[in-house]
Amino acid sequence: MSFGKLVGSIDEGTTSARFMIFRAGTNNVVCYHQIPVPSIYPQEGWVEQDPMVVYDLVIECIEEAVKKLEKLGGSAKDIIAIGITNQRESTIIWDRATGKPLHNAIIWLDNRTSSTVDELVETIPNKSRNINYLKPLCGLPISPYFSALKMRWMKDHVGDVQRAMEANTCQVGTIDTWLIYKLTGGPDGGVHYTDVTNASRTMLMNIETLRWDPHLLRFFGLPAAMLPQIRSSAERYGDVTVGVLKGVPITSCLGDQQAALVGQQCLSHGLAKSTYGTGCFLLYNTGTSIVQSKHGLLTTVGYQLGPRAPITYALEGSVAIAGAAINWMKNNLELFDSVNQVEEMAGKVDSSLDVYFVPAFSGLYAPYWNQEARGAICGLSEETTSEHIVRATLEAICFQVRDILESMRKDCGIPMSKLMVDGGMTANNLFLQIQADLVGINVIRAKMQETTALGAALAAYMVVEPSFDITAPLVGSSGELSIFKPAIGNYERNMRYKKWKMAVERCMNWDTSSLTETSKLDF
Ligand SMILES: Nc1ncnc2c1ncn2[C@@H]1O[C@H](COP(=O)(O)OP(=O)(O)O)[C@@H](O)[C@H]1O
Ligand SMILES: O=P(O)(O)OC[C@H](O)CO
Repeated sequence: MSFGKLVGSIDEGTTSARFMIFRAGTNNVVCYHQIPVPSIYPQEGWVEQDPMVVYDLVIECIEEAVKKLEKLGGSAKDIIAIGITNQRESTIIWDRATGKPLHNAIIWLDNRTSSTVDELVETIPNKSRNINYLKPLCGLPISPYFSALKMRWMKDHVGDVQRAMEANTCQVGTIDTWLIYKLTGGPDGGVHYTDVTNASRTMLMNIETLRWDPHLLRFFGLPAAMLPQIRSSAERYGDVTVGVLKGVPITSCLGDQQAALVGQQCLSHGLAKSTYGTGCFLLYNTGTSIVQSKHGLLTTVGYQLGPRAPITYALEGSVAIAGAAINWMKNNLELFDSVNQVEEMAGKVDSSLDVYFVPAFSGLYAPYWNQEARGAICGLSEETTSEHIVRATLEAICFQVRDILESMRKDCGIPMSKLMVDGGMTANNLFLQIQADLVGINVIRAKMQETTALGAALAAYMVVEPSFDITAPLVGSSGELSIFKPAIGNYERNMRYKKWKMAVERCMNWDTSSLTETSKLDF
């Protein structure tokens, strides 16, 4: 059977890697393969992944997906291009000559650089000393979340990295950069590129010039020579040199949240989407304007679909812990065996019985940016059951989205009238109903939830097929839009939100590592 032209998409998320094969220019998935990616937790708050394992799993996903394609009667020869989309900020450094990693990937969620943040903030001149000091240049607050902090930590704490940075014998990048480098040959001619969306998450790129910024590099004490070239999100970066896709061009690269913006076709000013994976990320397209938030949101590059295409910016609300809280309840609390049981379990009770769970495992991101916050479950009573706690966890993710919508409303002046959603967690209908109840607007689930992979595939296709109009309605839609409407009143919604804010208040500045000085223990 012939499927016609096909486009592949590597989606390297925090929890799993996948390779999806689409009919070119449609949202029709022919087949895919997905494998969980193991994280390593060397110390409390540290999260790493092995770069070689990440690469090997991506290759395995490609090989297995192509086997499935062949079973269906298709052929790898029909794949005319591939795109790459990835968990952002996670940072890998490797030896330029051998291509061998000098350290594990430090994952975006990792909190080890809290003290690096404090030390760097201390170097800021007194009158402007705060985490937003660099925001006018890069759109981001100084936080352990971003790549520059991870690079600086490796420079300060890993001898091999420090020597390699000083001798200019290393290359650094985010996951996209690593995969493009490895797939195009690694030390044997592999290219060293990133795209504007991923670069905009490092804290080293100037959001106006779209170049590595000398002031930012100086602030973080990092050398420019180790950084990749910044390219657009849709162009030919190179051809795959290994495995079943040998010879296929790599023609798109976007951070996963930006790819979802493209996959949801939020391609004009005012459109927004929220993706619920390991974390949750709401991006609002601000067109060609750079909007600086006054309420804790990030300014980021949305996409640049071609080297000569205009830059589209976005305001982003980032929530560190969304699906990660579900995984935590499964793995650490052992409340259920499979995430598919969550909906049934939370549905056994009709409320959380006033339990509020703030999953601030690694601090709180938007709009609080409090790296010392830690998690808490408030409002426990004798009546509380595991079902109430599971339901409170779903609610926690929804309250964090309300926090972001409140900031968006204040920054942009217009309240959002609907919320377009996608990502792994949106398979859960009850969760989306709770989301609609707690934000008071319609929540609309995309026809297919793999919009991240879709966005990269559409961007990749437009490079090899210039007549393809990425803004036109997509053909081949296999699913239906689902609309979840608010079913509770404003009074109840606002009362519950108020209690959420009270719970958040109790979690702030909890990290007690600063109590080590004995003087602070005098009562
Ligand atoms: N039915 C469900 N209910 C609640 N959470 C779910 C459900 N299915 C998946 N998840 C959560 O969604 C996350 C996976 O989503 P995905 O978009 O694949 O993430 P990532 O891109 O970060 O790897 C996991 O954290 C998982 O616990
Ligand atoms: O793994 P995800 O899909 O939650 O995405 C992670 C983000 O890119 C982190 O910024």
